[in-house]
Parts: sequence; structure tokens; C-alpha cells
Amino acid sequence: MGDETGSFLPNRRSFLQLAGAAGGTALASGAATAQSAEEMLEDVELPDEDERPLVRLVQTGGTIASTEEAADEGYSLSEEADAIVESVPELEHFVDIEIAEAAQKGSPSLLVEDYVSVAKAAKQAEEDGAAGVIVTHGTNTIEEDAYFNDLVLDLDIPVVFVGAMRPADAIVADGPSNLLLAARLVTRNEFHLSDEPSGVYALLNETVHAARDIMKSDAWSLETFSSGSPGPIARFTDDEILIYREPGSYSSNLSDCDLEATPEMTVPIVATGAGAEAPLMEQAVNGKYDADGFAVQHSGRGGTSPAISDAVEATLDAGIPVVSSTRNFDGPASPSDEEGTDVSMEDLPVWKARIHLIVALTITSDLEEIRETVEAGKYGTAIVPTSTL
Ligand SMILES: NC(=O)CC[C@H](N)C(=O)O
Repeated sequence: MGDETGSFLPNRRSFLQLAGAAGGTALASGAATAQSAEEMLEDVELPDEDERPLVRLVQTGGTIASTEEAADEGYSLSEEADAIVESVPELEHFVDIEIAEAAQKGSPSLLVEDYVSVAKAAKQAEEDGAAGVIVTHGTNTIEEDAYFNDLVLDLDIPVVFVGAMRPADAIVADGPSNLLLAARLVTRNEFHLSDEPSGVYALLNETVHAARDIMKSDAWSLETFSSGSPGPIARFTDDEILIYREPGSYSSNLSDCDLEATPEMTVPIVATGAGAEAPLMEQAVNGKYDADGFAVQHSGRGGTSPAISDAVEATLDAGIPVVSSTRNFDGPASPSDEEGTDVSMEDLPVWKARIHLIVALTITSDLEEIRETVEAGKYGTAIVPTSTL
């Protein structure tokens, strides 16, 4: 791709002007308002039709694909993908958008097999010569699907998950501008890496996060995505994209996993709390429940209720892998201990630790090797081991 690829797309200011000219960005914007946007486009330098980069849009459900009518169903009713693209009539002048559907569901209803469908659609997009992939997604579990894809994919093109906190027909919908910025992102050279995976990202509210680090932090606010201490990868201003961290993948590369086997893995989450118990672990130890592994949410740097501690020990003795994360929003769980009886999932929340274990278990069920798959990621750098301080 040439150096100028990114410049085909309007900057934030001209996008806002265009959106204003289009009479807002609701799905309902009709022909008359689109015509005003056409007038605005006369002042912008447009690429020739055959120079527009191909971008594959993989659609799932969520608020970005819903109208206010669907509020009672938790914004899980999907609008057709072309309606979402039409809500940004300016887009087609800059990129050639092709639509692929993965799963028409709100994100809490998505299954691991749906994550596999997204991964396959992204691989197909690369094979078809796309410059990048945009996945429209509900924000509730966007971080799990994005992390899964970051683990299993090894693509030359970037994949960016976009969501919205306001439905498509809200007075100030955020989906359309997120979609436009996602198109800008995936066509930028900085996000096309040649010697390592180009990475999976999540974009909301003009900010770009690494799939490994992103977490939804607020159930209502537009500014809900947070990467905690590692911080976002980039953000858009009127004229620029400001890049704070090297683009690329921050996850371990587990693209040698058995993708088709991931939906078959059973990995329950066990969360600690005062007097909390772990009946599923006990059943797994007694052969009454078939689990491939467990993801345990500790308190602080590490520590569970006595019943969970006992159940973890018995589960590990039974040869069933257990990984440990912290319920704290930021900062890692304590490093794995030297006896190899624990796999620390660094700062991954337990729901992402579970996704990691699901993918890793298709490669190995050896605890030490699972630990290596975690440590192969790019979470921070411990320059002085704590034990030497
Ligand atoms: N803002 C959203 O997208 C959240 C609700 C939505 N149902 C989801 O799939 O996550």
C-alpha cells in the first residue's frame, strides 16, 4: 500500500461537517440529506473508484446494529449491515466496503463458535485482498471476541472491532463515527506490519485499544473502553491520529491452535468471595463434571476463600489445569510460583483468562506449557525480579 493510503479518508473535522450536512448520522437519514453530504464531498479530494481500498465489514449484533426499539431486548436486535454502512454515506467514496455476516446476536449471546466464524471471516478477507477488517460488535463482550481473535489470527492486515454505546437512531449516535474512524484505521500503513501480525484492536469514542488490554469499564458511558495502565494504542484528533504505543498484537500468538476445537472446551469461571465455594471443581475432581480447565478469579495479587483454595489444589492434583487472575481492575496477579502449581494470567480479567485457556488447551494441557503461552505475550517488562529487591 502506498504512503498516501490513509489520506483518502476524511479527517475528523471534515467527517463531522459531512455528518452535519447529512442531517445527523441516524440510520433513518434519507436521500435528501445524503444529497447535502454529496455537496460537501465536492470540497474533498476523493480517490478514483478503482483505487479505493477494499475493507471487509464483518457484522455481529449489539447496539451499533440496533435501533432504540430494541432497548428492551438489551440492544441485541440487529439491523442489516448495509443499513449501518448507509448511515455513513461518505464512506463509500473512500473505501470499497464489502459485508460478511458472522452472527446476528447481541454480544452476551455469542458462543465461542461465533468467535471462530469471525476469525474465519477475517482470514477470508485477507485472502480476498482486503486492506483491513472491521467487526461490528456489541460492547458487552467485545473484549473477549477481540482477544480470542488476537490470539488465533496471524494476518498481515489489521482487524478492528467497533461498537457503540448509543443505538443507531439516537440523536447523537456514536456508531457511525466509530465506523468511519475504523475504516481510517485499517487503511493506515502504521497498522499494516510485515514481520509480525498486524494485530486486533477495539475502537470506541475516537480511541484505539489493543485487544489484549481493552476492557469495558462503564455500563453506560460513551467513554467506557479502558486499557488500564498499558493505555490506549492511539486516538484521533481533528487532523491526525496520535499513536501512543507501537501498533501490533500484544497477545501471545497462538495461531497454531486447533481453531475448530475451541468451541468444544469446557472452562468454567470460579470467582472468590467471602465463604465462596467451588461445587463445579469438586464435581470435576469426583468425575461428575467434565471440565477441561478452570479460570479462577482471585482477590488482590492472589487469594481465594478457603473452600476455593482447597478445590484448586484438588483440581490440580487431578490433572485439570487451573489459571489465576485478579478481580482488581488494574495491576497483575502475582507471578506464577516456582513449584508450577499455578498459572498467573497477569492482568487479564478472568473472562479473558478463560478465553486464553480455551485456546491454549487445544495446543496443550500441560501447566508449564500453558504458562509459556501466557508469558509469550507482551504484558509489561519485569526488568528487576521482585525477589532480588
Ligand atoms: N453497547 C452495547 O453494544 C451493549 C449491548 C449489546 N446488547 C451487546 O451486545 O453488548
